[in-house]
Amino acid sequence: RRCNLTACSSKYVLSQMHPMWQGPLAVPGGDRQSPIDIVVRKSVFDSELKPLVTDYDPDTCQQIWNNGYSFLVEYDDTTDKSTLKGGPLQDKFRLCQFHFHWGESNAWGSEHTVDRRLFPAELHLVHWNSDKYSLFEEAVMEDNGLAVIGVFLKVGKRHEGLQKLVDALPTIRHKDSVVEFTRFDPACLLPTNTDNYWTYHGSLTTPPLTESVSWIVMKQHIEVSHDQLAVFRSLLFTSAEEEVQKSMVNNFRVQQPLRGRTVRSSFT
Ligand SMILES: NS(=O)(=O)c1cccc(F)c1F
Ligand SMILES: [Zn+2]
Repeated sequence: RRCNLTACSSKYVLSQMHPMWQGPLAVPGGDRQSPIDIVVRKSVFDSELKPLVTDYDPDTCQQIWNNGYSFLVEYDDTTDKSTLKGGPLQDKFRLCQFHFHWGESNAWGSEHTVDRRLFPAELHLVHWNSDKYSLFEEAVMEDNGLAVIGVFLKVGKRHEGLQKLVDALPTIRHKDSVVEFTRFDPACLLPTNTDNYWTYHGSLTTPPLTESVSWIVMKQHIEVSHDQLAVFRSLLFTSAEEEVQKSMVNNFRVQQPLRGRTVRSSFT
C-alpha cells in the first residue's frame, strides 16, 4: 500500500497544471498553501505549545522508492506503532512516510525559508491523524488530517544515520523503482533539539496540494555531507524506459502567500 499521492483524488490536480511539476498555478480557494517564508520577527510565541513526542518503531520501516518527485521511505501505518503527538497537535498521528526536497546546488533546495534564507534541502516526515481517520487517503482530504515535520539540512559533517539511506539510492535511480528497506529509525534524522519549532496551517507542497497539513518546522537543522547530498542528485525524475534521463533536482515548490496566517513559535 502506498501512502503517497500517485492517484490524486483531488479536483485541483487537473486544473491549470502548468508544465513544471510545481502543480497548479493557483489552487482555487487556496488560502493556506505551503511552503511559506517564515518571518521570524512576525511569528507569535505560544506558551501553550508543547514539546513534540515522537515514538517511532524501526520495525515498521518497509520500503524506499522513487515516485518521480522525490524518494520516499514508507512505513507500515496499519497500526499505531510509529506515532507523533504533542507539539501543536490535539490528536495522535501515525508516521506513513518521509522524503526530501533539494536543489541542483547547495545554494537552494528547501521549500520553507526562514527570513528568506534558503537551505540546500528539507526533510518532511509525513503523519496522518489516526484518532480521527482510518486511512491516509481519508485524512489527506481533511483540515486536521496531516501533520508534517520539516527539518532543514545544511552541508557540513557526514550524517552517519543517513548513510544507510544514501547507500540505497543507486538501487532506485529511476522513477517507480522500489526496494525493500527495513529497520531504519527516522528519529535519527531529527535535530537534537525538537522543542524549538514554528507551526502553521498549510497544505501539501505537491499535488493535490490539499490544505490538510499542520506544519511543524524545526528551528534547528541537521548536517549532511556534500557527498551525501550529491547522491540525492544522482536520482532521476525519469523511468528506465524514457530516452532522455532527467536528474532529480530542484524538486521544491515555490513559496506561497501567507494570506493572513499567523506562524506560531514554541520558543521566544
Ligand atoms: N511535501 S509534503 O510533505 O507536503 C507531502 C508530499 C506528498 C504527500 C504528502 F502527504 C505530503 F505531506
Ligand atoms: Zn515534502
